[in-house]
Amino acid sequence: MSYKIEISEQIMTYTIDRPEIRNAINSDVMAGFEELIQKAEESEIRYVVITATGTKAFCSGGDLSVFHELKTEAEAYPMLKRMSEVLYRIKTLPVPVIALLNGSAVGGGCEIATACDYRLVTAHAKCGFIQGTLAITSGWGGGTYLFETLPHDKALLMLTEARVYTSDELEANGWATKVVHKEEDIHNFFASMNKIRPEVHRAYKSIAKRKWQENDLKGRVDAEVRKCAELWAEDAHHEAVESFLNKSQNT
Ligand SMILES: CC[C@H](C(=O)O)C(=O)SCCNC(=O)CCNC(=O)[C@H](O)C(C)(C)COP(=O)(O)OP(=O)(O)OC[C@H]1O[C@@H](n2cnc3c(N)ncnc32)[C@H](O)[C@@H]1OP(=O)(O)O
Repeated sequence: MSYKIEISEQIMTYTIDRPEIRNAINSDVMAGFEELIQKAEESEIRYVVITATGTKAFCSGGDLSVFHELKTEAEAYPMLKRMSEVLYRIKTLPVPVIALLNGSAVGGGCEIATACDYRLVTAHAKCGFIQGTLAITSGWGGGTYLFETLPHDKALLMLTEARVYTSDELEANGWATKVVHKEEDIHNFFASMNKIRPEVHRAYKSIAKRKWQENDLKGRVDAEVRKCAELWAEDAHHEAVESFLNKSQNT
């Protein structure tokens, strides 16, 4: 199995479990997210946490060894659409969703983290929307969510620089809710959250959901997915992916 779903102390935790491939997302991990959402929507829980195995990577985005086989816009769109719906449902869960970044997040990994309400980033982690280096945009809704999360200039810079940021930079630009240096920092974050009744947390999430419904968040995500699928079909994208895969094979 490429993932784990566990519940402890009313916290439902989803762990991406593909450390050997830097926790890249494939269809099995997507199915795990769909299972998580179903369970979270049916359970009396306080929070959802999304994390991953190991310390090197939270998530390295789409599994290029699989998705490189998607060549045309029509072939790419269903995969992008499926994961965009996963992230939208994560975004709109009725409870706070915390991304616990155990390591680096790049590409779609940053999209997953940005779909969460909070991002606890370990000090050694480096994160970046590197999709631009593959000649595509974000394609799972993460660019749309970033514009919801950061001031316009900070969001646009993070997307168009297409580089990894250090945890200090992520704290400075506001993407990291908190940089965590030790387990106690994580414990303290939840201890602070636990001071407030779950009903209050849920009520504030419903206020956010109403804003997103009124400003057509879903429609904006769908437009992002369409644009990414269009760029996906270009030679520049396929050449960039092949370059990564060839580099990997030659090392
Ligand atoms: C809409 C979202 C969009 C999509 O495609 O769906 C994206 O997510 S675009 C972005 C896709 N992801 C990437 O381009 C990242 C590629 N990976 C890296 O840049 C690095 O692996 C990094 C920075 C995540 C970690 O670097 P590190 O030096 O720690 O590890 P290695 O590069 O040596 O990787 C170890 C091992 O894992 C394989 N690997 C890593 N990431 C992926 C991936 N995303 N897909 C497939 N395989 C991946 C890498 O090839 C190495 O394999 P090995 O056989 O051991 O050489």
